[in-house]
Amino acid sequence: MSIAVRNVSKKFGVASVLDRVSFEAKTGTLVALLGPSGSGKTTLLRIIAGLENPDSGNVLYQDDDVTQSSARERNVGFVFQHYALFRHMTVFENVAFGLRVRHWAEPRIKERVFELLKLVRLEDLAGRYPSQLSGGQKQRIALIRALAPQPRVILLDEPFGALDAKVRMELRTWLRRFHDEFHVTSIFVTHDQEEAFEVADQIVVMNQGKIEQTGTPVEVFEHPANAFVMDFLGNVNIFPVRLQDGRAMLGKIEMPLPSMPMDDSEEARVYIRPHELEIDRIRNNNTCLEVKILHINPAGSVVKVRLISEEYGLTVNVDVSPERYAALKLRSSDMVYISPKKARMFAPDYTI
Ligand SMILES: Nc1ncnc2c1ncn2[C@@H]1O[C@H](COP(=O)(O)OP(=O)(O)OP(=O)(O)O)[C@@H](O)[C@H]1O
Repeated sequence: MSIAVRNVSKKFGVASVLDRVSFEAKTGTLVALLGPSGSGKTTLLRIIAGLENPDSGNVLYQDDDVTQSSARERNVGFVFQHYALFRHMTVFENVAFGLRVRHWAEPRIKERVFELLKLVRLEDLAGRYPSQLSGGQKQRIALIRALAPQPRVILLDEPFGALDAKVRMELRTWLRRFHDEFHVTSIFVTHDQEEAFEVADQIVVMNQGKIEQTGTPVEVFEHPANAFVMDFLGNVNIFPVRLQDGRAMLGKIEMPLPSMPMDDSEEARVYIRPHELEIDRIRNNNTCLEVKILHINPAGSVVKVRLISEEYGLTVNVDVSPERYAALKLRSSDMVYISPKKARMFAPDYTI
């Protein structure tokens, strides 16, 4: 079942929290609402769930306008950051809860609960209480509890926010697996771009109550609509440039821009991601900038090199492959050259 949000606005007092927000989650997709703290993600999720009323606009489940329907009538499953398992109930009873409310017959309840417990490999813990589970186990139970009554939609609010990095990774894999297995349309809130990229089919990037961009992870990462999206989705180097005759110049160095979104003006900024810069020992073309290596972090799948251009007073981050790092024999304090493979500039209504 698809979910559409049309022109939804919401104020708390005089503060506008959502401003004419529209997007669609297609049937069976997993959509991430991604944005910084306070951007309105939770409020939007609560409006989709029926836990909050919008001041204007509509929420549609498939072709039904559910804006006036209660959360219960919408038949959605929820998973929140803080487990929200019933403390006085066993794992079995927690998962069974939504089925009892819907008057499922006892044998069917048992079958369904154990089917789901097996799926998350926690069938041996059916008799335990939440206080006897780890954080990751609690969240797996919260996930299957939400899925148990076969909801049309699953809504998750920072579901893995309180867990450590390794457990978060594991649970992301579970979430994706569940999603693929049950084909439930799912919307989840996160401020973690890595999490969104790893599990979502579509990403809705939010900022100050507005949607900045909607697209697949590749679309928003490779083709950010503006400087905010570019900066929010990963590290970025910002180069102050002068615009002259349709070219962006850092001193005598021309930036490789595919198109110029701005007319000539005195100053502008060019955005380049760390993996879009190359390091060389020798100057090889006119887009090379001489820099000194400040710091090298070789731990991880890419080597992170921090450099400084003393001429322009600019600090620059570059990611290189371990092979390239070894071939160049880079060391702190070495003088090297960097050149951009790709650069972007945005129309000036966004500033970071
Ligand atoms: N019930 C409320 N009453 C008044 N203001 C609220 C209420 N709920 C949220 N807000 C305000 O609305 C804004 C958006 O909050 P919201 O929780 O939707 O953002 P968020 O993007 O989910 O943030 P976070 O990632 O920190 O949870 C914030 O400024 C918040 O203080």
